[in-house]
Amino acid sequence: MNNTPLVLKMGGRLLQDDKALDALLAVCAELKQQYPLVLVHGGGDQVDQWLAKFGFHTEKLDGQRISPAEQMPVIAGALAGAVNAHMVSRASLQGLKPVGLTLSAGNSCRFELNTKLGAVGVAKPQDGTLLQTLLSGGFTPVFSSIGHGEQGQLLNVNADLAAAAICQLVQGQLVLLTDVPGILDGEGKLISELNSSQAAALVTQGVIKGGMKVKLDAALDTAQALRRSITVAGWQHPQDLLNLMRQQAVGTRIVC
Ligand SMILES: Nc1ncnc2c1ncn2[C@@H]1O[C@H](COP(=O)(O)OP(=O)(O)O)[C@@H](O)[C@H]1O
Ligand SMILES: CC(=O)N[C@@H](CCC(=O)OP(=O)(O)O)C(=O)O
Repeated sequence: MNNTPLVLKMGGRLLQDDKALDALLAVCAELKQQYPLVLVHGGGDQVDQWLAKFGFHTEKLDGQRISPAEQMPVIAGALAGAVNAHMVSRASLQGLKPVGLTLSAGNSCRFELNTKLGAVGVAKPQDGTLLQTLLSGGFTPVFSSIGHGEQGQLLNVNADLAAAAICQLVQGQLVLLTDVPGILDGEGKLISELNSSQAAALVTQGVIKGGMKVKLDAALDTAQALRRSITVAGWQHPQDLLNLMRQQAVGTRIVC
C-alpha cells in the first residue's frame, strides 16, 4: 500500500452517464487496494438543469458560476443532495464504502468569500482529522463542492478548486478527470506537459479558457503547494487511470 492518498476529481458530465461512471468507479476500486482514495465531484451541468427547472437564469464569469444567495438552496440541493447521493450509491455498488460529505464536514476546509460572484467561496485546507479517520477505517470520502461562510450561509465552490484544497489537506496526488483528454493546444492537440509560464502564455493567447482555466489554476496552486505534478486527463478511458498510476504518460501533466 502506498500511503500517499489519491484524490480524484470527476466532472459533472461523467455523472450523467452511469455506464461510464460505473466503469471508472470499478477502476477506483482497483486503485483503492493500492492508495487511500478520496473522490471530489462536480455537477455544473446538473446545477444548470436544476436552476432552469426552478426558473432561475444563471451565468458564469471566468469559468465560475455567479451564485446569488437565493439560488443556493437549489445549487446545494443539486450538488450536495442529488449528485452526491448518486455518487455515493454508484460507488457503493463497486464496494468502495463511500461516505458523502460537504467541504464543511469535520471542518475539513475553511472558506474565503469571492464576493464578486455572490455566494461563492474559495476553499482552503483546514482540519484533516475526519479524512484521516475515514481513510484509516477503509472508507472512501466523497466530497461535493459545497461549503459555508462565517455566518453559516451556504457557499458554492468550484469543484476543481475544492479538489485542490482537499488534495492539499491530505498531501495527496491529484488527478482532475474531465470530458476532454487533457489540455489542448491552439490546434486541438493534447499538450503532454505544461509549466506555469507556458500555461500563462496559452491563457493570454485565449487557448486555455473557461472551466479549463479554473482547472489549470487549481492544478498550478496544488503543484506549487505540494511540489508535485498534477494531471488533467479524460474519464472516457478508465484504463488510462491505471496506466497513469503506473507512471505512463496520460493527459496533461502540470508542473510548477
Ligand atoms: N485549452 C483547452 N483544452 C481543453 N479544453 C478546454 C480548453 N479551453 C477551454 N476548454 C473547455 O474546458 C472544458 C472542461 O472544463 P469544464 O467544462 O469545467 O469541465 P468539468 O465539468 O470536467 O470540470 C472542456 O470541455 C472545453 O470545452
Ligand atoms: C462556483 C462554481 O462555479 N461552482 C460550480 C460547482 C460545480 C462544478 O464545479 O462542477 P463541474 O466540475 O462539473 O464543472 C458550479 O456551480 O457549476
